[in-house]
Amino acid sequence: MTQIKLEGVSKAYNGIPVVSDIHLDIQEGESIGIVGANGSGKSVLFKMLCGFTAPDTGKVFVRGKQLGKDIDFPEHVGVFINSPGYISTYSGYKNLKFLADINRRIGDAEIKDAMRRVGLDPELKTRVAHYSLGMKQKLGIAQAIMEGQDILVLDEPFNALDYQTYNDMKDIVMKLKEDGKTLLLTSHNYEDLESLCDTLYIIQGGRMELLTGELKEKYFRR
Ligand SMILES: Nc1ncnc2c1ncn2[C@@H]1O[C@H](COP(=O)(O)OP(=O)(O)OP(=O)(O)O)[C@@H](O)[C@H]1O
Repeated sequence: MTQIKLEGVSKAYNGIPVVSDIHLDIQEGESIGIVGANGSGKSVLFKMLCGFTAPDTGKVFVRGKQLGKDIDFPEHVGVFINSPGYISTYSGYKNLKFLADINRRIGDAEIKDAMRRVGLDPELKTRVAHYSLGMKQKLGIAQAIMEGQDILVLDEPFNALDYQTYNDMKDIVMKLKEDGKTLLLTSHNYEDLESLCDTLYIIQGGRMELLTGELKEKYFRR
């Protein structure tokens, strides 16, 4: 079953095209990786998939529902963005509880389960202000999965982590893949994408194309 479909999606800021005429079809359980230079439009593309920003032209469908027409925000999509903002005086659990109470789909058990799945102790009273970067990243993943979302959009989940936390995060994302989640990932590291993704794409000059063969060699040789 198609989980995400983009039809001729384009977006410009201040008259400058960021992404142009993007077509994409992602099936259930597929994991795709997107690479591209800084500022190439990966995050803008992800924001359009999540309903955070609308394309200028083209259509975005999540499980057959068009964003901005049938629904505003897709229900089944969990989002991880780099350095997510949290209420710094709250514990990790309290932050997730605060967010969960907005949708009212889940209770304490699901929040605690999501935290344990990423290796965080839900009983920990430490305020997020005192969390390490790695703990914040894990909290971000817990947030993305806590409502049972089965499409996960993960924007640079491995960025700037120490070796141990990096390995933990790789294991967490690999487990999500094994659980059959549909994954969309960005990373600047080829090994991460190669091990986790079925298909790789590159965005350059606003266009998205399959990253294979020579293009792959050229991109990662830098
Ligand atoms: N809200 C906005 N207003 C104006 N310009 C924006 C906005 N959001 C993104 N852009 C521009 O769109 C372009 C693409 O940005 P985007 O964040 O998608 O890049 P990226 O590929 O995710 O980069 P990185 O690898 O550095 O995270 C950049 O030139 C950025 O300045």
